[in-house]
Amino acid sequence: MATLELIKLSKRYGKSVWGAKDVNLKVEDKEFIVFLGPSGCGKTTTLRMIAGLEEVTEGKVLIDDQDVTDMPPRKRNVSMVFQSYAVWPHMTVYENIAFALKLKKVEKSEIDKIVRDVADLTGIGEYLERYPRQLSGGQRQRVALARAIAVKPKLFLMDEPLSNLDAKLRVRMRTELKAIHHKTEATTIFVTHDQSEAMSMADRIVVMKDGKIVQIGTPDEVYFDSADVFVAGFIGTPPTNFLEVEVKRDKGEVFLVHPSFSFKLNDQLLPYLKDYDKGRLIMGIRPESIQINSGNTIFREKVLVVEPQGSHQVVAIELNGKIMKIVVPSFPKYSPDEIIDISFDEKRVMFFDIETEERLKIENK
Ligand SMILES: Nc1ncnc2c1ncn2[C@@H]1O[C@H](COP(=O)(O)OP(=O)(O)OP(=O)(O)O)[C@@H](O)[C@H]1O
Repeated sequence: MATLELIKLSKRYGKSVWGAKDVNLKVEDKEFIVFLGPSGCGKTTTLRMIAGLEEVTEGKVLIDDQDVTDMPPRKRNVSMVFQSYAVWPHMTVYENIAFALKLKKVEKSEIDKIVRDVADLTGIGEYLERYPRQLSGGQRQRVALARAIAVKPKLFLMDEPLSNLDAKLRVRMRTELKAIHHKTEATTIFVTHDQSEAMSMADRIVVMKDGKIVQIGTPDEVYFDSADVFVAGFIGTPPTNFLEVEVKRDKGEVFLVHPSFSFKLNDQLLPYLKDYDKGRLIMGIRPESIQINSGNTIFREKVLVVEPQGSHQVVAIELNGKIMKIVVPSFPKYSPDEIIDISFDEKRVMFFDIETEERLKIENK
């Protein structure tokens, strides 16, 4: 069990490409942390610096308060699981799991116990005598996982470990991985570009963009309290709807004016704009925070298309040339060309600075 601390951790490739820049993070013992972001944002680079597989340009890595920045990987007591399972093809499942323990000169009977315990934990107990080629992708990934667990590392580092699995298995493995984490309680850093994977697994999500951390928070915090337009747009499917609006003030009242509607801010929302002195802002509204025919009309619009999803339906409208998506329960059904009344759940409307795209906050909230 371990804590991890990254202090201004940076990696420069060549003269000017920063793979990661000033990454600051404190991970508590037993936490399941997910690094999330689009391709090239620096997730793998950061993970590899933690593992010791990538030289650090600036900054520090601390495991259990010990500075390991210049320590070779094998001395750090971390285990890494990769997207490509990286199990040894010429060894049976048993031998794969036992290998690192043999190197550590663990006693044979103890090795046997550990191998069987972790194989059971990861659901591959019945395949111990098989070779990797005789296993499915999901089973092979479990072998890689079992091998990583067997050495009881201080830290688990996982780089997109589910990406090579088919969609259904990936979703099942998420649950299994969480269950395994619950039992082993090993501090884990898990890298993914899949926001729903991050949301469903993480204690806290570290959202990255262009080598930097944009937000650190629980799944609820990054979803409901997104730090900026990037996070609000990256997390959630369908994504947040963004509308550029004009800010009009009149005798203490504030209106957000869009070509299709004018939205008067209530007392709850007014404080967000107290110190905002620009003429325009970006409104963000999540698809499920928009209501249809609630009796509180902000504007009326024609339904463009409806996408039934079984558990809910996605209703799309066109607003000033942009598609706005609305998620509502499956019933009542809506159909194309139907005129609907639209309103917003005002508690859930987000405002972003038109220039910095950062979320407007209420001071001392
Ligand atoms: N060996 C390298 N030499 C030069 N630039 C590199 C090298 N490795 C990574 N980079 C650059 O560093 C940045 C971060 O890369 P990194 O692999 O950490 O991103 P990532 O978020 O893990 O992306 P992905 O999800 O595609 O794996 C990218 O701009 C990438 O092109």
